[in-house]
Amino acid sequence: MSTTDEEQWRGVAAEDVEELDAIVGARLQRRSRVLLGSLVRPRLGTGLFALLLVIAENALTLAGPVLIAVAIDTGIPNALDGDTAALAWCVGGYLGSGLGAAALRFAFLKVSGRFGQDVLLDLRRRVFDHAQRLSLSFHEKYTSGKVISRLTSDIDSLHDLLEDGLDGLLTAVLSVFGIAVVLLVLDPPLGLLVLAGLIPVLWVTRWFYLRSRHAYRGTRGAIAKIIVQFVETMNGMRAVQAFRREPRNERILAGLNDEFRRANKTALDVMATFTMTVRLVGNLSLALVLVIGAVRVVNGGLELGVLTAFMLYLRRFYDPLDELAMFANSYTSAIAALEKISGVLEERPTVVDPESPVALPAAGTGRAVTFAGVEFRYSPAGPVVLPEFDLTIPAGQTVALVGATGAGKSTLAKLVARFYDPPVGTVALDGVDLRAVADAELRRAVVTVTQENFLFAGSVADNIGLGRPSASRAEIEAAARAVGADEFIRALPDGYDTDVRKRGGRLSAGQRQMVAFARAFLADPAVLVLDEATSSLDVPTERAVQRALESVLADRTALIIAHRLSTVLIADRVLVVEGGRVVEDGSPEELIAHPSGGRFAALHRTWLESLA
Ligand SMILES: Nc1ncnc2c1ncn2[C@@H]1O[C@H](COP(=O)(O)OP(=O)(O)OP(=O)(O)O)[C@@H](O)[C@H]1O
Repeated sequence: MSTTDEEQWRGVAAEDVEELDAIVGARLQRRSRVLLGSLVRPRLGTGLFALLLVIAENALTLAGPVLIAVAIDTGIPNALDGDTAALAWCVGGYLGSGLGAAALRFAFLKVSGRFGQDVLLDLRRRVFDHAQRLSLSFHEKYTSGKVISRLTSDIDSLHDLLEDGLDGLLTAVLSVFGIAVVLLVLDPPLGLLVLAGLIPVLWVTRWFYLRSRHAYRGTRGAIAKIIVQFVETMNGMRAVQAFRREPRNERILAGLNDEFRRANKTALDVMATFTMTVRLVGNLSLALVLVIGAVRVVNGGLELGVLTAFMLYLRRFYDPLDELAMFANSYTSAIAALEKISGVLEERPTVVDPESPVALPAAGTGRAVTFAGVEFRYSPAGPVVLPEFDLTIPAGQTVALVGATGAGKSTLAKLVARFYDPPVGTVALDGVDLRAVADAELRRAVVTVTQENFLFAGSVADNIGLGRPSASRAEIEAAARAVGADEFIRALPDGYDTDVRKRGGRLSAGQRQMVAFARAFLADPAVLVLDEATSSLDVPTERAVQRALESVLADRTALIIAHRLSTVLIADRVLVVEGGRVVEDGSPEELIAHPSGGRFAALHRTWLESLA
């Protein structure tokens, strides 16, 4: 298979493809089975023990009708003659096997339940850990809704397979084989007649499997889309309500619900046809056995007890075949879910931790940042964002990046923090290519404060403490004081222990930014990147933060992206970026004094005018 072919299915590439070609379909199925195997193998012992228990349970259950046959044909006639021993044995045996079977079922449910839970927990942990490690570029195209549907509904369908489906399959296979053997031993001609009924059943089972596979892939796809829609609506609730998107979202959800209903209808139709055929064959063969058996009993060719046993066994012979459908049902559904989960697990981070990292030299006052011949685009087919970028920022310098929206400023910041690797050229810290720096060291050396300022549920102190997990409470409070956040934090209901609630929803945007500053200050990085970090602050707070910033930035390298010129003016050097290139480079004073009036000088003039 060529590389281009592989691009069609590797990772999550084929996830939304409705009609897969046969080779790709087979590849994905194999990938799902390999994943299933890797989950089951470490727990094979527990699985085999569960299998033993269910075999023993079936063997005991199987004894029931034989004991009834013996009771009718031998026990009762003997008892009529005064010898009750055989009947007592039969009744005792029946009771004993019933109790034994119940105890074995109890043990089986416990063991198989543990097996299923272990598999699911392992899978959930694997998907979660892996999703966390995948690079930002993956999460930008693969929405959080999709990851959530992998972690919830897809894992649930594996749960259904392990909890009910597998039990159904084992019980069905064991009963069918066990009963077939007993029937053939009890009365070969009648036994063969019953077995003949299996031919149409096996044929319709195969038909069911092939048809339902496609249908279940459809239902999994549809449910995933519904979850994505839910998650996105809930995440963007404020925008949804502000822009009155509710009716549109309702229409979208109605469409998705419809898609789900159609996919489910196909699955249910196939299931109904299957169940009907199995029942039909079951009832027909029951009637046939009753007629033939009755004639033979009348003619003296068959004992009544044997015919009764046949009748009892036949019920148990066809009923579990329904379970086969349940198994095929949950198996196809789980394989479709595993296909998607294994796709996520197959994705590789595009930004990888080096195998043999190079240690950064001891930090002095910040670290030098260099871009050498960097060419960057977000995806191989996307537009070039940085055509050819060269820049050296000496250690300790505070650089402000200014430029129009979409010029590439944030992209430069993301490259310094190594959220992406440039396909061409290098970004280096103190001369060490970022690709060679261990992730943990890089995260200590470079800290970014952005406009989003994501806060985790927990206290204000916890959120600041994220900057340096080993920090004491006193250090956390000192960091807040340094950026001027101490006052508002103390005014909160529980001060530093106030719960910020989901995403810091209890704090204002400006307060969240102050917490983020304190967090970055506590982390004490050699390189600090501020991407629109002061944009939510009001003017007095911004002034206060700026004063704090000047001391915070003093002994480190800083990259500031700001639209407000007041923030830019504290920089040692200003770079005006346009179309991914630096078009002006100098100190704020130099650029303002540009003899022929450069872009920054123009920006500065407009700003002064706006203040007037
Ligand atoms: N994740 C992404 N995937 C694809 N393209 C992107 C992505 N992020 C940014 N871009 C594109 O890269 C270009 C530069 O974006 P960037 O965010 O660096 O601009 P910026 O100068 O920071 O703009 P702003 O001042 O509005 O924040 C834009 O054309 C943008 O559309």
